[in-house]
Amino acid sequence: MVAAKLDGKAAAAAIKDELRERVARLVEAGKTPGLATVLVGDDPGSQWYVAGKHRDCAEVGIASIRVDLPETATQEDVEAAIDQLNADPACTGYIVQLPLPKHIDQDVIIGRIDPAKDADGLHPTNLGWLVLNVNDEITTPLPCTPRGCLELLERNGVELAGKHIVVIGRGITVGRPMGPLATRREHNATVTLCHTGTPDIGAIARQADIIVAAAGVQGIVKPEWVKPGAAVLDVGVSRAIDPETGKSKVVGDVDPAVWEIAGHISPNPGGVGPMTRALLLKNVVEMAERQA
Ligand SMILES: Nc1nc2c(c(=O)[nH]1)N[C@@H](CN(C=O)c1ccc(C(=O)N[C@@H](CCC(=O)O)C(=O)O)cc1)CN2
Repeated sequence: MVAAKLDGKAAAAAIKDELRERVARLVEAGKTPGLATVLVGDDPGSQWYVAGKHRDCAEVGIASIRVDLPETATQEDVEAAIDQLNADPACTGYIVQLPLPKHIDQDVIIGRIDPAKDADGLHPTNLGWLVLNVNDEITTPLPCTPRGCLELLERNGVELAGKHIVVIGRGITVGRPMGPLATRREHNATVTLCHTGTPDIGAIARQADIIVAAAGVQGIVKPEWVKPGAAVLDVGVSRAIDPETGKSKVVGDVDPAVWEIAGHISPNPGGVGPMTRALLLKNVVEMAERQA
């Protein structure tokens, strides 16, 4: 058996098509959504991701604002940029690209974002509503990557209700928020979160109907960790030298041999990454609709 591909590019393109119409309605009503990005430093990966977010905005008609600060920016400089965006009516939502340089206190910065403009859904108030608001319709932005993972599965007919999801990795953008999101009644999954302190992750992963691999360790998910027919989302990103070209390339957490065992796999690149970007746009549109 070879796993069916969970094509993130195709699903993201469908989401963007849906959003284009909603953005047009907002623009017509004089409520043009505007996404700002705050990038501190010159990490090439972060620069690439931020550039992608601005391209995505242009594709669906969302205005975008770029705030780039040098690696030497101080905590006060970053806080001043945040205060400016909180006060700017042209900015209906924004993100601070992570990771921030080590000398910047990330928690303080995320906590300073106006929760109504928190396009990543990572502000403590929004994460708090996600935990508290188990039954009701969500009216706050949701973390983009976990939301993208669930939407990728649902759009490909992979049922979540009653399923056991094993998440590998406890980072704030993926692993931590996946539990509160996937266990909401609308999804009704059961979530186990594994991390570097978990003994024998393979024994736990083998029980999963769905594995979300977000460790950032190349090939950590081996075929013997996967129950035949399980769905596997390859979220973690590392870079490795391609032996054929000698160039650096993106590699995921899932060993290629897992394709012979799993029922569905999201490739990496081309799986969850494009969904993260599409769900960011969805958050921006939903926030602008609420603000309107
Ligand atoms: N403020 C945030 N910072 C970071 C987040 C986030 O959600 N919010 N997530 C990651 C980076 N990220 C978005 O910011 C991101 C990562 C990867 C992709 C993507 O589409 N990747 C491509 C492959 C890219 C390549 O070839 O280099 C893919 O998977 O096909 C989009 C967004 C950390 N920081």
